[in-house]
Amino acid sequence: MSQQTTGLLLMAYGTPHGPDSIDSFYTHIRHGQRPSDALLQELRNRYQAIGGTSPLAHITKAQADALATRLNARHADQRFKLYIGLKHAEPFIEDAVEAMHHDGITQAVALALAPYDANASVHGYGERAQGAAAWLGGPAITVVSDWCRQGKFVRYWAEQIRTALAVIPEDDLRTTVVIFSAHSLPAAMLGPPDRYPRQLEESARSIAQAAHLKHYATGWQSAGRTADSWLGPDIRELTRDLWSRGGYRTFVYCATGFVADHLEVLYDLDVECRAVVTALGGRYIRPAMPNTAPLFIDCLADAASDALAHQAGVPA
Ligand SMILES: CC1=C(CCC(=O)O)c2cc3nc(cc4[nH]c(cc5[nH]c(cc1n2)c(C)c5CCC(=O)O)c(CCC(=O)O)c4C)C(CCC(=O)O)=C3C
Ligand SMILES: [Fe+2]
Repeated sequence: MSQQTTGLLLMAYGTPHGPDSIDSFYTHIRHGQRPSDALLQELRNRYQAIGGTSPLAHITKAQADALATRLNARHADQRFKLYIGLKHAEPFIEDAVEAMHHDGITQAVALALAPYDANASVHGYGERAQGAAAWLGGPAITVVSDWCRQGKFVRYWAEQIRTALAVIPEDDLRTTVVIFSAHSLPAAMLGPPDRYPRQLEESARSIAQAAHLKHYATGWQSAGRTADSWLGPDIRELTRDLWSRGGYRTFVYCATGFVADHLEVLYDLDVECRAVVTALGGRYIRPAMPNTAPLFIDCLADAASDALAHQAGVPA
């Protein structure tokens, strides 16, 4: 069988490559406008608190390599060639598309390393890739969407939750609650047809069902330092509420809106949210993020394979 080369474009938010690129990263997030010195310092402090540099760049690369290996093992008739394209850091999404074009790739599959795709954020990654490809005259890009509904994504989190609950004393389970969270967005960024809030709700419900969970809630985290009104409830507020009004004492945080250990998990959850729980006198538990867990990489491979099969007109 002759082998066809397919571009595998993995897209992600991006991260500073080291302490020296924190300023340019934040400036890019702010559409080229340099944030105030106070905001920059505050962000540097947060990266400092998780070790100076985020582990995200390495994890993204490891996830991408693992996925390429998995897809190449699965599809004997195709060779997947990996490209990484980022929203706010180099290599940008457009750089990756240009590299594919330059390498003579004519067809590609693109996947964002984020499970929920708000119109104004993750959905735009695929549009940027397709826009760049249209401008260059190729490759044809199939964008994978809605992979949060994949069975293995639900199974990954259900297994994490079961493992976490297994170490909680029987008597404490009644007062244990699982909190599913994703990145908050400015309310103004969400048009009425945006499926982002519903994706978090639906995915939390599927995971809760698979894990036979009785007590769970959903909330938003990591709202930006801007004057906008952000999607709530914020998980810290939610935690206080679940403590005082719900009587909960053990809090299990599943950041299902992300796929890796990074600032929003290692700082916003493990430092900020843990401080709230500790001040209340409760127990903080945070199951492992997917990173390169084989079940998760398999989930992405399923999603990419389904999208390609669908594209080729073969029933998935
Ligand atoms: C929806 C969404 C995701 C999830 C989807 C996806 O993953 O694609 C995500 C992920 C991430 N966001 C990240 C980092 C940051 N995001 C910021 C700011 C913002 N994010 C936003 C949205 C999102 N962000 C928004 C609407 C802003 C406000 C913009 C403004 O200020 O006008 C800021 C500025 C300071 C602050 O506001 O905290 C930083 C440093 C990192 C890298 C972490 C690391 O390096 O370890 C990751 C994975
Ligand atoms: Fe962000």
